[in-house]
Amino acid sequence: MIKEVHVIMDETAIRRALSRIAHEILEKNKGIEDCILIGIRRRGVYLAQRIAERIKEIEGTPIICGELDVTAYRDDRLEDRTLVLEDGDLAVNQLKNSLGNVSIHDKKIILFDDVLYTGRTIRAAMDALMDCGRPRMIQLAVLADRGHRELPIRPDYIGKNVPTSNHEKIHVALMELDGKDEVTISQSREERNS
Ligand SMILES: O=P(O)(O)OC[C@H]1O[C@H](OP(=O)(O)OP(=O)(O)O)[C@H](O)[C@@H]1O
Ligand SMILES: O=c1cc[nH]c(=O)[nH]1
Repeated sequence: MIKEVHVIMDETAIRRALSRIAHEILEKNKGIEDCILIGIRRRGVYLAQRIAERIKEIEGTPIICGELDVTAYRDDRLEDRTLVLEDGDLAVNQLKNSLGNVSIHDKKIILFDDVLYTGRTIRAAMDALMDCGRPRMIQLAVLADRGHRELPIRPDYIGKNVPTSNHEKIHVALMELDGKDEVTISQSREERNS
């Protein structure tokens, strides 16, 4: 299948969007008191770390930044409850370790992911967080929101709204993993011609 790929955000656009989101987070939360950033593996982790660096540059104060693997909490794994419970414990422990054992209890959590689509990944992330403690609030930041939600989930911070069809796919490349910063949209030629 031949794919056509279009760049919708380049390195500069990504940098500017993340910088704007850092300012929006500070504005909405009136600073960073009681705020914790949590990136969803894998690319959400690097986005959260970049925002943490930007916030430190702006405010001069470090912000705690952790990481979460939601695989165990995905709703397509719910058939095997034992696996979910065992792997869920592991994910919760990994999250706690990444936070240096700082509790999320009564904190304002800002979740990061690269793409928001159906919302199922974020639902899984919220379940994992709730197994870890009782945050005061959960906010959501995404680099690209492509619509097509299947759950009532809405981001608080958006790098770019990207209207898409179900046949398209958004791909986020980040320097830390992919050697470049770029957001692309692809669509199969077959679908485009149909
Ligand atoms: O809103 P949703 O429908 O849950 O889609 C969004 C998720 O899809 C992608 O992850 P994916 O599971 O495709 O794995 P990847 O991170 O390896 O791309 C992306 O990184 C988001 O986490
Ligand atoms: O287009 C999409 C949909 C889900 N996850 C992605 O990374 N891209």
